[in-house]
Amino acid sequence: MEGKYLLSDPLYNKGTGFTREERVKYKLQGLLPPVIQTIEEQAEQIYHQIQQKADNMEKHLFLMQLYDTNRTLFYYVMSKHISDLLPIIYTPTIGDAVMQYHETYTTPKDAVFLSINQSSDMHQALLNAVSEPNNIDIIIVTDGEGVLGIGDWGVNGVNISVGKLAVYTAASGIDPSHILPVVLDVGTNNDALLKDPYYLGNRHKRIEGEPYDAFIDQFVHEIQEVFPKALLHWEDFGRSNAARILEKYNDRICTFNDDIQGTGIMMVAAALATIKVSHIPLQDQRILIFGAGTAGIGIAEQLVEEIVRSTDLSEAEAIKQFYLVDRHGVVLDNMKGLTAGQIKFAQSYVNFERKNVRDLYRIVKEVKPTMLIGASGVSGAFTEEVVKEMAKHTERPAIFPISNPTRLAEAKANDLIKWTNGKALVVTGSPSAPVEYNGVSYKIGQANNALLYPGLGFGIAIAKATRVTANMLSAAAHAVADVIDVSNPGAPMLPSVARLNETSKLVAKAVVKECLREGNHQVEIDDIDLAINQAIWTPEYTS
Ligand SMILES: NC(=O)C1=CN([C@@H]2O[C@H](COP(=O)(O)OP(=O)(O)OC[C@H]3O[C@@H](n4cnc5c(N)ncnc54)[C@H](O)[C@@H]3O)[C@@H](O)[C@H]2O)C=CC1
Ligand SMILES: CC(=O)C(=O)O
Ligand SMILES: [Mg+2]
Repeated sequence: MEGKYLLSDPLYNKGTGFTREERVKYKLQGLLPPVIQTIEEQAEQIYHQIQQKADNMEKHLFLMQLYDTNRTLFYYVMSKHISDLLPIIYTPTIGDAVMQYHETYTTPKDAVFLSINQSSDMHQALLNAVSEPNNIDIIIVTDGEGVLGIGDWGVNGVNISVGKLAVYTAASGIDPSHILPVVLDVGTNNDALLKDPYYLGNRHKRIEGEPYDAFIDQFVHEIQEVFPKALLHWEDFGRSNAARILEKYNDRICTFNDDIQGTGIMMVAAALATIKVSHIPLQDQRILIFGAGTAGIGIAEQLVEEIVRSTDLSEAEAIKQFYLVDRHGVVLDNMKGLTAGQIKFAQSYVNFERKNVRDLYRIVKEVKPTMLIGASGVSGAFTEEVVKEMAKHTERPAIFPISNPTRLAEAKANDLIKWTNGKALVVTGSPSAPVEYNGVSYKIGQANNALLYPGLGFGIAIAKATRVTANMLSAAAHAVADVIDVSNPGAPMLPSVARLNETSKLVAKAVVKECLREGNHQVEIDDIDLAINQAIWTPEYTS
């Protein structure tokens, strides 16, 4: 590859980083400004330019333009400024990027678009997307129905696949050319998009039922054909499909659902950290989950798994510690239209019969939770009244409003600290600034599956695991929980984003170790650290 073609390949382009010799060798004379820069100089220039942008969306678009033209430099800049730039390429800004995709579209960003209306193209489409199918370690796929908490955005959801992909590499160091982002376009129920002349997806309602399932089945089959050793990562599917799809395929292929399992293990890590402070053992916790959807049920499942592993309680006993709340109040066993996950966690109608179980304040008064987790996408649901009521019954309330993006969170960190006189143990799904209160600086951990899934996926890719097992998930959760130091007042309940690389590496190591212990690997590994270090891709120019 040479000349203009070289400059237009983001994986090989170095822009002004091409040396004089390279410019001659690859016929680049005259195609670049004369200055030759080191990657460090380029990064400084890019960062300077980012700071000139008017708002975060402008910054996002600028960074993604860099992603399109020079991926090495993109990841180099990310690695230098991860805390500053993660909120730009990921939540909260990614929410706006999804919503504005059709208004800002310029390039397809190396993603694969699979349409239910051209399903016969699927095999060829996957082949067209990569030059070396054997190099692909991870496929990250969405159908755009439940993007973050913003709902159905159809083909615009491709931005969440790409955003999650960028976080994979920025966090774990997996080679960006080893991950493939995919969007499945089955239509959208978003009426505004369907009417929008600039919408770029299939202009019809979502195809559901048997044809949808057949399309998913075909997709899984084709992935197995074209990328037999790749991990399949599901992201932001709708509530009626996410758990169902995972259940169907998790015993057959190497796969995980990030919203269910990534979120679940991340919440286990945060819960264990709060217990170091509250000293309420897991088996004595009363856990109220507000929003019993994909993430809410995933969190409940993973916490139950942890309780059963670490205490004498049976699964049935552990389940009794959970109070799931959805649109109609506490999820009860006499309710109609519950999902399979909700049925498993439903409380007895008889116990709640005469109580007002709809209003969160009344529920908190009744249940006296020690942990309150928000995965509803209902902005401000954890009101001052709710939080103060909770704090009456528990000395150090653990409160986790993890809905994304920021504007949809159930509460703001600074309110939670203020309302509880600094007693609440808080993590939030999107970033929160430290809260200064009564002379203490409270650092707020970001409770986002981004802390877990990159290490999980990277570990799976290194071991070439054949399945994602409960032991691997538990090992990942503990790898994070074990390093959280809560000894200082105001310490965060999760590792900071500045330590994302370190945390991802610990997760990857724990996962590889567990794969080897379970015999769930397709490559032999003698030295796990060495295997991880050798697999880490660093954003440096090669000749
Ligand atoms: N921080 C993190 O790592 C993650 C955060 N999330 C966030 O969790 C939220 C939910 O995501 P999913 O579970 O994927 O969506 P989902 O649609 O599967 O679940 C949302 C649930 O909230 C319920 N709900 C809606 N309004 C409610 C109300 N007024 N009261 C009680 N429940 C109500 C819905 O009925 C549904 O069951 C989103 O905001 C998402 O960003 C999801 C995954 C990971
Ligand atoms: C973080 C994430 O996966 C979500 O909000 O859906
Ligand atoms: Mg998600």
